[in-house]
Amino acid sequence: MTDIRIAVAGAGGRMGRTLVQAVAEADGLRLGAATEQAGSSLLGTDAGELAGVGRLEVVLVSDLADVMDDFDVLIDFTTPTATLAHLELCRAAGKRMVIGTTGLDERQRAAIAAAGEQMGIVFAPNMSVGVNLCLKLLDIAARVLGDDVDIEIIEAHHRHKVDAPSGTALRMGEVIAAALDRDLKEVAVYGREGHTGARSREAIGFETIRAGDVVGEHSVWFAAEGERVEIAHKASSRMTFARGAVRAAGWIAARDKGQFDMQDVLGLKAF
Ligand SMILES: NC(=O)C1=CN([C@@H]2O[C@H](COP(=O)(O)OP(=O)(O)OC[C@H]3O[C@@H](n4cnc5c(N)ncnc54)[C@H](OP(=O)(O)O)[C@@H]3O)[C@@H](O)[C@H]2O)C=CC1
Ligand SMILES: O=C(O)C1=N[C@H](C(=O)O)C[C@H](O)C1
Repeated sequence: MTDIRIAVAGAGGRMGRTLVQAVAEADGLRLGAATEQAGSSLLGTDAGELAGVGRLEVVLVSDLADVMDDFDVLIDFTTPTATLAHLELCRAAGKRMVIGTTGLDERQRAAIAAAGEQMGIVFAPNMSVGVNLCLKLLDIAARVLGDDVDIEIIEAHHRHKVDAPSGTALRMGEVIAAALDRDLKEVAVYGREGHTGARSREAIGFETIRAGDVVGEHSVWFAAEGERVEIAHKASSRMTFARGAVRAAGWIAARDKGQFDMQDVLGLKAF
């Protein structure tokens, strides 16, 4: 069987370099193309050398359109604007995508959903097995504890992260709100300051920490009078996300169209 050819967008970034490493380690996949932002000093560099895995004979280019014949699945962990531009190219060329970019607005998420009618897409704010298991546990905890608890979602990330709350925290909020039949838009409270008044039971609070080199930590409190349940996940290496994305790329390569998430890839929807 021939290898699935992977393109990595933003191959010079924190996730991009880790993704190149993960692709190089994976069986049945090989790197076919790698891109970076126009004007980047990294253009022309070998993606493997940049990622510390040795020469892969794939140089970073600025325009995905120039390398469309060199890949089957694009893995994109970049920015919302870049991801949307790549989505259009992949849709037109019948390529699959694995999208890890966070911070997309409603219109951008709708564009991904529309493209999923014509192409295979895995789109998830967190590709780690542990976080996806936590999403399942959160659904159970919310259903069991329901309106007897106050729910707060606390997340911490490195100082370079540009979006808040994290995509993972927002997904956690969506899962909990759906389990409790609440509308997240109505009940979400983002940070608190000043004379806020007492919290309402329905509120789902989000607190954000940005500091140092924290890879990614999420903790959800279900707090009652007399006891508290905490469901927490701590990522200590970006490789956990990259291995998930590579697994998703192998999975989506066999699917012509549809928008999926990591719960689909990991078979967690059956639980
Ligand atoms: N789903 C998941 O499991 C995870 C998701 N993420 C998300 O992935 C995204 C990237 O995170 P991270 O790697 O830390 O960020 P970085 O800023 O380190 O990486 C993004 C890279 O994309 C590059 N880039 C920007 N525009 C383009 C373009 N048009 N074409 C090609 N490359 C481009 C950037 O270049 P330049 O620096 O020159 O702008 C940069 O190198 C974020 O949205 C983050 O939240 C992160 C970890 C896990
Ligand atoms: O930007 C990051 O680093 C991360 N972003 C994702 C998010 O926004 O949820 C996932 C992970 O926690 C790391």
